Amino acid sequence: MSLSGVTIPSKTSISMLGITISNNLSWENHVRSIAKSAPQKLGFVFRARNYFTFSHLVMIFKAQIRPVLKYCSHIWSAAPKHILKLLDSVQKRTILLVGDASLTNSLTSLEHRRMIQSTNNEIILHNVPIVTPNCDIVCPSLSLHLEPGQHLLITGPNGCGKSSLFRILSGLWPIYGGELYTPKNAMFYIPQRPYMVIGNLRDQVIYPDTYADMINKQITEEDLRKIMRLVHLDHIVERDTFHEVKDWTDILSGGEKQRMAVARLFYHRPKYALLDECTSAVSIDVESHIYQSAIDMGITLLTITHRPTLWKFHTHILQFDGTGLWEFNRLNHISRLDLKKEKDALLKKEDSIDRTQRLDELNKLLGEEL
Ligand SMILES: Nc1ncnc2c1ncn2[C@@H]1O[C@H](COP(=O)(O)OP(=O)(O)OP(=O)(O)O)[C@@H](O)[C@H]1O
Repeated sequence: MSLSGVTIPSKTSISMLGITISNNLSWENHVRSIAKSAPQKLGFVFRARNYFTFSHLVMIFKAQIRPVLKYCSHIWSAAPKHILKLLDSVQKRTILLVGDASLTNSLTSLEHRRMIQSTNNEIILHNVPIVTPNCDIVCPSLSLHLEPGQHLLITGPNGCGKSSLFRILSGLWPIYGGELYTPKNAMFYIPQRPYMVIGNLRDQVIYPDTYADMINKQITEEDLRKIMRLVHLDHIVERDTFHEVKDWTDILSGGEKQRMAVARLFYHRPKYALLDECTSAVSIDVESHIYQSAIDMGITLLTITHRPTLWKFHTHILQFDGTGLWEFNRLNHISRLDLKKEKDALLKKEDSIDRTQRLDELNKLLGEEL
């Protein structure tokens, strides 16, 4: 192969952004290179071990070595088991080096991140911890069982792990314990700030499908037009047509980008939609139409939102308390709205005697900031 007259030599593997990709996609070279560099770092720690306490050693492992073992693991974790075992042995050596089980118990096995199994329809989490890439455990053990039609509202204070749960469910983050079962290719994650692709308006709606995929699915431009009407973006089709290539990140407003992401959801019609504050810049009436349309299409919703107007679209609630504890219940949106009204009224009544105590109770019941 040549480019402008210069021959490009063929290679069996290339390194890009810290990942070694080989031409047979075996990931063996990459995993072997991690299995070489991580023990080297561990060797330095071993030589300096007398200068540190046990908890310092664990901290150094978490900050310096475990990130090497996990970097982009969702890309290469399909490597053969016998190769991945090389990485698990690094962690086992660390546990021996630290030698204090009470400190190393929190280092859940690296093997677990590969244990996502598929179901036909349900989402099942059994004692799954929510662990961030820094190895912070935001929730030690979460268990859930969701079936199609059980629309889940997820609430809790900032930083309690709501978005992290979505990253785990969509496979972006590995799991480190328990069991996770999800239906294959059935999750569609929409973040608060969706990504616009280079291309025309049609490409924005069908992403990550190509035009050929759209034709294969027998979806027509008329179908896309209907979707755009549902998300109140038909004026953009009138203005720019489906075929004009533009810089959509710049052209569309925040609310329009969010509605475009919902148009993608309606195009793909997955079993489950993971909605992470994805309509926060959309007006409340349009947002309600969008949620109703999603339910009418048979999409089961898992929603993180701060808007009480969306509660009525959900049947269940998962409420994190911010300390790692959680509750999963059926949602009675009417009684929850009553509590919210009581809280808002109390916030205005500064002279009430029992105000602080009742506000604390209401915040706990609603799972809101204390
Ligand atoms: N990529 C990351 N690397 C390391 N830590 C992260 C990462 N993303 C999130 N965290 C940490 O994980 C914890 C949970 O974050 P998460 O985004 O899940 O919270 P949240 O409940 O969605 O919060 P909010 O309501 O503010 O959106 C936070 O302490 C956050 O700092």
